[in-house]
Amino acid sequence: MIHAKDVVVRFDQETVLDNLSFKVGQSDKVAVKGPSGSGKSTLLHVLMGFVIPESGEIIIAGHPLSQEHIQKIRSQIAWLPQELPLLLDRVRDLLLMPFSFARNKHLLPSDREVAEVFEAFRLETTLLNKPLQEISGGQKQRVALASCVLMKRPLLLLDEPTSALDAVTKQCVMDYLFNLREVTILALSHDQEWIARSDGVISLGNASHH
Ligand SMILES: Nc1ncnc2c1ncn2[C@@H]1O[C@H](COP(=O)(O)OP(=O)(O)OP(=O)(O)O)[C@@H](O)[C@H]1O
Repeated sequence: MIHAKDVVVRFDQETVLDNLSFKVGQSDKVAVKGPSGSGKSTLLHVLMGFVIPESGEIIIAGHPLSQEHIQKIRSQIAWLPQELPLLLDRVRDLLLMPFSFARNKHLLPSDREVAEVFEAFRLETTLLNKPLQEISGGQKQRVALASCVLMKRPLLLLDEPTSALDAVTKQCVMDYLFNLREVTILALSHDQEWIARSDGVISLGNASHH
């Protein structure tokens, strides 16, 4: 699903990804770990096409990562960013945000699909009408994750999907995500249980500074 070879990313003089190579197979659940500042979020930004590496090759879902193919690649991905949007009114607006874009309108989930994912993530559907400011960080994280899942894309790129969750809730979310048979997941995580359950781990070390 993802092939990365000798990827180098530098910001000014700082080498953030230093000849990074890895493979993520179809349906694999792979964790990316590493200390703060080791380039984990940068790696996701590269895969989304937001940051262009200085050198190296990346193939995602059979397409070389390049300007020419980026839309095709993005159409295969659901992305959970680290910073969730703040300026939305209701919880429902966060959940349905990806479907507000014209090209995703046809993917709008049914009430039943929403209810199923909410139940799996231990969220009440009554939450949908609440102002977004009034729910907890853990609830917001699960709503954003539910949104990703409901896009039914083959590749999920998740930035710290369980960082705000308590042990019980985390277990439910993990059970659901790790059982998505057809879905490939690349998740940044510091969580030992998430890492232990993953099929593979990409370790980012401290980048060398030049
Ligand atoms: N757009 C940018 N311009 C300049 N430097 C950047 C940019 N994005 C990231 N960096 C730098 O790259 C390094 C890696 O950042 P990144 O956010 O990828 O780390 P991380 O491993 O995700 O960290 P954390 O676990 O704290 O989120 C940091 O030193 C950061 O300051």
